[in-house]
Amino acid sequence: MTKWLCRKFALSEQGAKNLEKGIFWSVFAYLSLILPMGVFLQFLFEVLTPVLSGETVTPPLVKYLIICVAVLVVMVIFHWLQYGSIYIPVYAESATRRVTLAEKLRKLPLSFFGQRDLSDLTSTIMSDCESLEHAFSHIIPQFIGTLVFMLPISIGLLVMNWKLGLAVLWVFPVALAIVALTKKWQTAAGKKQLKAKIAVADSIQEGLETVREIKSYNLKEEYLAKLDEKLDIAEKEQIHSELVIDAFLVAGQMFLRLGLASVILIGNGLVIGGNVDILTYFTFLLAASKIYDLLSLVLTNVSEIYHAKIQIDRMNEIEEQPVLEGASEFTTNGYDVEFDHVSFAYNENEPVLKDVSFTAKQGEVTALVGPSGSGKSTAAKLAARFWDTSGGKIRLGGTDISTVDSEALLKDYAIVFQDVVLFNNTVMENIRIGRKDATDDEVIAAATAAHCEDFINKLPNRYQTLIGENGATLSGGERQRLSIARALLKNAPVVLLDEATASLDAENETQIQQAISRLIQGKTVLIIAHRMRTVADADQIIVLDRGVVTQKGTPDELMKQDGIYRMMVQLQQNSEAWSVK
Ligand SMILES: Nc1ncnc2c1ncn2[C@@H]1O[C@H](COP(=O)(O)OP(=O)(O)OP(=O)(O)O)[C@@H](O)[C@H]1O
Repeated sequence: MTKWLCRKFALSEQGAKNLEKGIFWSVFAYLSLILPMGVFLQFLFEVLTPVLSGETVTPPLVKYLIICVAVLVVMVIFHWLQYGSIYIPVYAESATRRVTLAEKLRKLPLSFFGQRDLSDLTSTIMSDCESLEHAFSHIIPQFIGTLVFMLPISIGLLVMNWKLGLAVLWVFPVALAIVALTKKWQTAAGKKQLKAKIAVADSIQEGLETVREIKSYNLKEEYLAKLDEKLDIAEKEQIHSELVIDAFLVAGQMFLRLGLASVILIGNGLVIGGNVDILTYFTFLLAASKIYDLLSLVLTNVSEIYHAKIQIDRMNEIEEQPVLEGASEFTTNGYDVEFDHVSFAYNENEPVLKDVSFTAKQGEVTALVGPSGSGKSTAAKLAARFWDTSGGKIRLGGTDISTVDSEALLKDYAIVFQDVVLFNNTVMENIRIGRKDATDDEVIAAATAAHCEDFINKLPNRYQTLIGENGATLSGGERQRLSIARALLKNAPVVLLDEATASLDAENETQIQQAISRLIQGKTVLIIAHRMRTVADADQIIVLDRGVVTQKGTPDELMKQDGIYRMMVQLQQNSEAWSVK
């Protein structure tokens, strides 16, 4: 049962056990609802029966007062136990679910993020989890609790009088079938509505991220028109989904009310025929009105469970994604990075790297050079196991990196990519990401070596200044220097540099080059640089063209060959001589 609940509702083991407990106490909480009805009926029988047969009785009020208080206490206890076993654990489970999803996302290969957009994933972690809080606290335990509660009630009614019992109960299976058998339409409408809602969130996020481009290219009207269109679709889908769900739900609930008519019809006949006494008839009328309220709730719950299932499926989809498995402990023989007949494609049948072989040796600088889109960044990212290769192997110190847990592997890598990512935290903490246990002095030493001091000193609180989301308050060059400081602090044996000096002015570039020279001593360095003079001192140059290695050798050797490298060097020399008049 626990395992089934885990699978069915994307719950942790503890969450499933809590749900079982919640269902258990819900059943008792619902069963306790019968007590007032029972006391009332008992009172009627005890007092009315003798009155109807002409006797005079004094109602035992004290006895019933005590019973009523006892019933109230029992009901409060069961509802309190139900509350404690459902609501508090549900919020704890929701927190666990969010952390589990985030953990899972952390372990997924980057290819997954290419297929799902950010707002879709944010919506799964935030709104889907929130909706499930409601489903697990207000819907599922009550649904199962009510069904279990209905069992003794139904048996009791059938035993009391099977004809009247059937008159009360026959409508429920039919009403349930109306709601249950229309699952396909309800789910389809719910999915469409969710998709339209995510498209709106996506569009708003895109608008916020590209606000500069929208303003500078005067795209406001166009952007707003598209957003308007998506909002219209979302509104339409919302109305459609509510109409579909409510149409079936209301049909089921209306059908349920037919039961009351059948009790009256059959009850009247039985009372007139003298087959049932008036009190029994009255009991059934009372039971029917109470039961139909609960059953009506069951029908609503069924629809809500269908809706929750859409969100659960979205979570399960993430949970079931294969992660990049690997050993968290591994040994290497040195830190050479070897590409052995590597091929790779982001999308099937669109190869980006084809049969790439080279070795970036420890203590040497290996430069990846080639035209835009030739696969340089892809090769660098594969070296850090951001993705797994489609063919061939990449080895670090002789160990196949596809057998190593990517987080464990990355401990040996310091990476400076073009797109620097900074966090909305202080300068100090942004650099300390390089090595979490680094002291303040070590952070400052790394920042000094990366030539960050001059701009940090100008910030209002120096190292304690908050730098805004993704370093919004810093220039491109400053952001890049911070990321170099991080890499210096990490002091890892393998260094990946992707256009590390792209946003620096000439003076800064020289200083950074000196810092980088210190950083890379004795390390395996894989550098991607578009500017040929950045790699003129490299030990080895690998030239990539459309995913294929076309040249390999020292800069001097390649300059002697009539190939892409020499052509790129010459083109850049010409462009450096070019100036705007
Ligand atoms: N995440 C991705 N999903 C799908 N295709 C991608 C992805 N990243 C890159 N590509 C494609 O792979 C090819 C190689 O890209 P890559 O960024 O590795 O080239 P590059 O040589 O580093 O280019 P540049 O010098 O312009 O940065 C390009 O055609 C690019 O469009």
